[in-house]
Amino acid sequence: MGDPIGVGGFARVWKAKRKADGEIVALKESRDVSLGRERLRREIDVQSKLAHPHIMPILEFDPDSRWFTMPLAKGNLHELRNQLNEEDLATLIHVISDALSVAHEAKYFHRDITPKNILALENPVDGDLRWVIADWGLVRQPDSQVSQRLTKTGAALGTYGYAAPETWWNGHVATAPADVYSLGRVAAWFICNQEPAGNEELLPEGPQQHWRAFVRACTSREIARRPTSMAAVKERLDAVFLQPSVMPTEHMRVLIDDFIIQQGQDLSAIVDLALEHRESSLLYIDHLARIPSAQLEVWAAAESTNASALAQNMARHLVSMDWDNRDRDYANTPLNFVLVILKVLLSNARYGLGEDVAEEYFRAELHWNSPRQKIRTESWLERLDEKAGQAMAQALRAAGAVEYHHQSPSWQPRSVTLRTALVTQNSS
Ligand SMILES: Nc1ncnc2c1ncn2[C@@H]1O[C@H](COP(=O)(O)OP(=O)(O)OP(=O)(O)O)[C@@H](O)[C@H]1O
Repeated sequence: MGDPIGVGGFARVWKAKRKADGEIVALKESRDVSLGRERLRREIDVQSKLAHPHIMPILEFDPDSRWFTMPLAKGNLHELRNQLNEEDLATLIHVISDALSVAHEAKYFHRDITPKNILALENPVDGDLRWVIADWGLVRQPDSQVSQRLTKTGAALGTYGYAAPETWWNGHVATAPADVYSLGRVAAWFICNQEPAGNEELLPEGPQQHWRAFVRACTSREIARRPTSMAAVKERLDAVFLQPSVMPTEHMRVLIDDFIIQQGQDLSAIVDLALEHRESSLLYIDHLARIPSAQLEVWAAAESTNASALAQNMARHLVSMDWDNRDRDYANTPLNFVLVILKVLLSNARYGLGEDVAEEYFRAELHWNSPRQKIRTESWLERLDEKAGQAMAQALRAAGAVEYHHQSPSWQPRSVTLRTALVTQNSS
């Protein structure tokens, strides 16, 4: 029989000739362990159900799950790495994301995406490679179909360096974001030419810098910072190649236009770009400020620290930038961007962050002296409770904006501190 072409922890893979037509295929055979048999059963089951051009198909299988056959691959991504360039990587991520998206919709999560589990099938006519995801033995199945767990609850699954941190303690909780993480680590391994270790950050640098934001987002330790779906991974991938050729402001314009047209939910690419280009007034004032308030509110509630940083920066640009020929009324848009974030921070009791933002906001408001914005601010100040009112009174003082918001005694802010600070005692 010769040597196997591959040996894994649970199975051996052999080259075999199919009796019926002489076709050369790959035969995967479980090693003599019952867990190996169960994993093979799972692979046969899932890979037969998930028929997709980028998921390894099952050709024939043993009803007792001792073996199955599949098309013979030219090799895996690990072996073929040196023949590929970054465009090949992008194509691969694109198609693998499509395949994972179909699996995720059916509630199957692979949980072991690594360079060795992505195989290349070669088209015999033109030699083109078709990438497929193999080794679905660790897949998490829809709850109703789980027959037997392959590891104890509380045990980690996946491969060191590629498995998402949340799967380390209990692999059974891993869902779509774990596959996003592993795919990001595959990209990091490919671009940096280095094996990822544990959950140590591995980010592209120098000439490969344009991959950095993509890898950073996908491999974030915090699940909420990763792209929320495989479709969002593909959007981030498109941005990799947009970046080097366009100015950051132009890039931001495109991202914001797309976000508004598609009524998007995922702001992470936009936020990363804004955090990387804090110095660019145009990027903030002309583009970032256009994020619709409803989506901005949801994001600011989830990411208070970044929201506070963006809002402070927006307010500073409002004070320092040269307005050129812009309509003065347009200043209400970036002012309102800051106010929306400020409101969210206070309503989530983030008083410290809120105070930092408020100081910059009140300075910007004073600078612009816009009657419309003043009304908005005051009707909001009026409703604040005591704790938020105290924080805002501090910020108003620090910004030198107490006088600007002075009101007649008939104005009754709910917070006593604000009332004392803002209501002019001697007016009639
Ligand atoms: N269809 C195929 N054609 C060619 N080589 C293959 C094919 N399927 C698997 N291999 C190779 O065989 C090796 C072992 O296969 P596989 O990883 O599926 O086994 P496993 O025991 O399930 O592995 P693991 O321990 O990683 O879970 C891999 O390195 C892979 O590259």
